[in-house]
Amino acid sequence: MNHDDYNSNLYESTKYLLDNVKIKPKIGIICGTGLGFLTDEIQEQIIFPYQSIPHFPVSTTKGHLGNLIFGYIAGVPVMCLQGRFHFFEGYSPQECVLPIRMMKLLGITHVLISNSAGALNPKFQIGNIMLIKDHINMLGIAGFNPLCGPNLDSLGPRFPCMNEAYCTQLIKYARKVAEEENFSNNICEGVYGCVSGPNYETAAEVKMLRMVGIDAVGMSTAHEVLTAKHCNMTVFAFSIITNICISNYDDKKHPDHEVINSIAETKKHALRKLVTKIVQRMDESR
Ligand SMILES: O=P(O)(O)O[C@H]1O[C@H](CO)[C@@H](O)[C@H]1O
Ligand SMILES: Nc1nc2[nH]cnc2c(=O)[nH]1
Repeated sequence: MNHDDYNSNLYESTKYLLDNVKIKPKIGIICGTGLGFLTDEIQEQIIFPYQSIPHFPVSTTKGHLGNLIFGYIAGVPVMCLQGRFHFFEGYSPQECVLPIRMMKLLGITHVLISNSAGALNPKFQIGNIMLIKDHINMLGIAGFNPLCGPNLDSLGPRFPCMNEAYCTQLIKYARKVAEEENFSNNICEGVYGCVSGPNYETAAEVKMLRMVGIDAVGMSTAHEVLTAKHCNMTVFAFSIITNICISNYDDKKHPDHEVINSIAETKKHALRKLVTKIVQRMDESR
């Protein structure tokens, strides 16, 4: 898609929402694989199936329900993507991040991004919640970066900084919440690695990703964070650890999307609590 078409689609999709919903969201949320239940926290829901929004992509991945939901979490107006778009689905990085740019145009200042990821760090266990402190964007390094192409000057600078991409204060606050709510045993912190997928990693790739400093790997999030930071939004992100990546040739286990899709549900209580508290905190800090 050329730059002008992309831009006019972005503004038309946003206008459609502005014309059809009265809530003015302040916080944007993205639900990763198996995390659609986070929308249970949203009161007074107004639901737009993705196919009802002009120019909006559709979710094709199991565990991504494909609804854009407006409403309130603990009284704070939010916009939530119940499912995201991935590069492996055939979308360009720019298409994957269209909703982030719409969030900015709708007045959103903070985003909360979630995903399911495989553990590379040997200390991590299935069901852990990894607070993301940084990322290594393998897709971006390979040239698939949503900020490539003519810069959208009205949204942000040509050369944005990424040295504090993930808000350290919100990470600290998430640890406090976990302490207070008795799930700090499930919390870890680390670097997320984004690959294109859709295949899971070979044993040699697992070793390489671990060696470069990635703690958990998935196929999303980094391009969303780059785009959110490009337009000066504050980011908090976490991974639910759904599987242990396999680097031993004798290990006959294998990652399975059905299983991956079911893991977040087992930490539903903690995750819903975390999201509610972070949304409240984001609202207070605006
Ligand atoms: O990153 P999310 O959307 O949570 O999904 C993760 O889970 C899927 C693989 O099972 C991939 O899409 C990977 O990126
Ligand atoms: N690339 C990748 N994505 C995932 N998403 C959930 N688990 C995994 C994994 O092991 N590898």
